[in-house]
Amino acid sequence: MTVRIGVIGTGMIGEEHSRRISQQLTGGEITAVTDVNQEQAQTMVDRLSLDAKVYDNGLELIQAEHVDAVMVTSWGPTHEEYVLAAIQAGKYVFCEKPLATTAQGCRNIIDAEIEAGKRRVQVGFMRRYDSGYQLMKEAIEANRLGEPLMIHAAHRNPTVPERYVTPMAIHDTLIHELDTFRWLLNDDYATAQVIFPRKTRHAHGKVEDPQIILLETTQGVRIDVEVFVNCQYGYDIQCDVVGEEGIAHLPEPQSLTLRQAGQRSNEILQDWKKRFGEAFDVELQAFIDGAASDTVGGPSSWDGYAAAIASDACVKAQESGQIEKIEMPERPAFYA
Ligand SMILES: NC(=O)c1ccc[n+]([C@@H]2O[C@H](COP(=O)([O-])OP(=O)(O)OC[C@H]3O[C@@H](n4cnc5c(N)ncnc54)[C@H](O)[C@@H]3O)[C@@H](O)[C@H]2O)c1
Ligand SMILES: O[C@H]1[C@H](O)[C@@H](O)[C@H](O)[C@@H](O)[C@H]1O
Repeated sequence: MTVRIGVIGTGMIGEEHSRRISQQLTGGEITAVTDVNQEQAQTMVDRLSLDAKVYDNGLELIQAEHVDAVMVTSWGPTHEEYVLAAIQAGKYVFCEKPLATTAQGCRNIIDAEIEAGKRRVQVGFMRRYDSGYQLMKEAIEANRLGEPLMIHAAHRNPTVPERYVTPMAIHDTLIHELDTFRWLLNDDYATAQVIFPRKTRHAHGKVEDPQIILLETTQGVRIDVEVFVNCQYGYDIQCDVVGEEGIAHLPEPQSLTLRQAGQRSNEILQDWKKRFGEAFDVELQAFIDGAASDTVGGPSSWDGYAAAIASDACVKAQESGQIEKIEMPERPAFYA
């Protein structure tokens, strides 16, 4: 069965994902698209030569008969409404991160999914599909490091646009780490604190940059993450898990070492498109295959919710300057 997919939001990642579904992956077809900027939606249809109808809005698209599954790639604050509508329509939905920009928004999704009685949602936490992070998880689970004690991490983007404001460093950027580390450690967070070093002159007025986020897990693992979204030099994701008997270092993306003109150099990637290209392929293929066999796996609404609870605490910590407590409710059996 070919899964007929409707895309809501045809910006950068909406187009990237639509391209991979229509040109690279198997079993899926883009049959409907929409964006608040309809001209852009039509441009994407033309550019990718899609046989897809452009809808006036996302809610109409979700109801369409020729849409079996929905992909939400619009701005974060719009996700909740579309995911809820897809659940109500009984359609599988791949939602880019964040599932919702607040924990309450994610809770509404969980409640709706439980009430509907079937898992419908896969959250776009693509790092779980990255081969480097998977190697780290295997090493931790095989106890090759001993018990994990600390994580040192960095999440750097070359620049961000004007609409990127201080809390987005948490719910748009750090959200990846918030999911990845609870998955890597099989643990949840207990506290969060945010520290603002001297501000870079490359940041615009509405974003404090860089930021250092300090987290503690329920098992006492201490985590520091540098979020630096105007670092200028590249898209750079770093992670070291320090255990009692060893350290796992996130592999650098493969790149040619060039010896030339008295220098030895390696390219540093400039965006998420290349850095996580293979992970995006695997996560979306899993979504399509799942929908084709009437199931869904991967990061669930619960994972989206858990990350959002920690994210809310970090945003609070940005404002308070204090160490904020993080309380995770018990995981419902539905998400076991
Ligand atoms: N997994 C990743 O590494 C990754 C990378 C990039 C973006 N994202 C996520 O994907 C989402 C989109 O990001 P982007 O970089 O493509 O942004 P973008 O601004 O390029 O695209 C977003 C699109 O959504 C459209 N839109 C906004 N509100 C809408 C609505 N109510 N209905 C329909 N369309 C609407 C906008 O017009 C725009 O075309 C965000 O949630 C972002 O966090 C994830
Ligand atoms: O939406 C993007 C995307 O999620 C990238 O992976 C992340 O590095 C950026 O900080 C974020 O703004």
